[in-house]
Amino acid sequence: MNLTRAGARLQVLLGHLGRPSAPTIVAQPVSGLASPASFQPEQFQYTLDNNVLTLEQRKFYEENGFLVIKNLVSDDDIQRFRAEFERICREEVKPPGIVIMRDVALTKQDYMPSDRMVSKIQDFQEDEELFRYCLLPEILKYVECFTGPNIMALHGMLINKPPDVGKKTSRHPFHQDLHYFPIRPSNLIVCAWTAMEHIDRNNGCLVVLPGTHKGTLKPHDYPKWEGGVNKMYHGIQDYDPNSPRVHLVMEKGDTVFFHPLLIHGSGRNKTQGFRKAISCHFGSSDCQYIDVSGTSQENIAREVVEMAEKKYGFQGFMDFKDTWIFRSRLVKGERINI
Ligand SMILES: CC(C)CC(=O)SCCNC(=O)CCNC(=O)[C@H](O)C(C)(C)COP(=O)(O)OP(=O)(O)OC[C@H]1O[C@@H](n2cnc3c(N)ncnc32)[C@H](O)[C@@H]1OP(=O)(O)O
Ligand SMILES: Nc1ncnc2c1ncn2[C@@H]1O[C@H](COP(=O)(O)OP(=O)(O)OP(=O)(O)O)[C@@H](O)[C@H]1O
Ligand SMILES: O=C(O)CCC(=O)C(=O)O
Ligand SMILES: [Fe+2]
Ligand SMILES: [Mg+2]
Repeated sequence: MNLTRAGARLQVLLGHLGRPSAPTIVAQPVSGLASPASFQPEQFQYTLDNNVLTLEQRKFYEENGFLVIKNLVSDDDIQRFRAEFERICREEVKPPGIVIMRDVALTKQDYMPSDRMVSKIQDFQEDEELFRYCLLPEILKYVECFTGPNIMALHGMLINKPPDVGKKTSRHPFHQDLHYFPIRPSNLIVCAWTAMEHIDRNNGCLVVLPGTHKGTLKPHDYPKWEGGVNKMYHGIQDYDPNSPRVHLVMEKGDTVFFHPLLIHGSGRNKTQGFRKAISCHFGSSDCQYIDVSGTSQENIAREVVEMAEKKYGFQGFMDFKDTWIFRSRLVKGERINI
């Protein structure tokens, strides 16, 4: 049975009150004689009751903080996202609000409108063609397992990881996406990230530290990398270098859903191709904005507000929260708080 709206609300409310959500009793596979241990009620913290995830998938996400669904997005859709990305890079269309980023190693080169100059586009919520990604029923079906039925698309990105020019600037340092979001509770936020081609360690796959979603939000800052670091690519300073890493090798259309506290990054692109992925962060509209003053998120809040003031040309009227209000769009259910 699908999670009812009231059920999701209750779960959110209980979350706000700082209580664990109601225990969910799940039938355990029983082999041979049932021992009392087989009937222990199971507590799920990071997933909601739904009939989409198998028990095995649900337990995997609970334990690891991510879940890969193979072959979820069609070749046809990926081709359309690619074509639209190229149109945007060639400046044939200029969707309002879009941010076009270059790799920091290439910023001093003369700009030519070409997809070979672009490392990432962000904030494509006003581009109806790319925003289709955030509306795909096959994506939302899984998103709902984490957010419940009232779903906001918080932030879209198409990442075009460039060939590394030798300075390792194509890497994305280990980070937790929650650092960028003044939104809670974190368990009602999830990222969907879809490989637009075969991605492995050669072209810079996602690298995750399984289970780190169970920890807290860590302080982030620019890594001290000699070759330079891209704007806003904050990283965790004190992650455990011995913590086991999983390199996510993915095929075109495969999609990983991951928790915003999961520590992840991506390695350098050692190929000559531009490695492409499309992603969106989703959150329940039952979430709340938080004030990040006095927290480790103050540094990113300041940077984002400065950037937004520059982009929209007015100063002193916006806070971190407002920059997210601008960008988020309802994709399913009702808009409640955020
Ligand atoms: C969970 C999720 C939210 C996680 C993330 O998204 S992490 C990454 C987030 N990153 C961002 O949001 C970055 C947003 N980017 C931007 O706003 C822009 O691309 C900018 C970096 C400001 C550059 O834009 P724009 O001003 O149009 O470009 P310009 O070519 O005129 O450059 C202005 C000055 O910025 C420098 N710049 C451009 N691109 C980068 C870069 N990638 N890294 C570091 N510095 C950069 C550029 O060299 C120039 O500097 P000056 O020549 O003025 O000293
Ligand atoms: N000093 C660092 N601080 C933070 N993150 C780092 C640092 N060095 C590497 N990383 C991150 O580690 C992850 C992958 O590193 P890893 O060495 O496992 O693979 P790779 O760099 O993709 O491939 P290879 O090691 O084969 O060159 C990336 O997410 C990268 O951004
Ligand atoms: O390299 C990637 O595609 C991952 C990017 C990422 O984690 C992010 O932008 O938050
Ligand atoms: Fe990330
Ligand atoms: Mg490496």
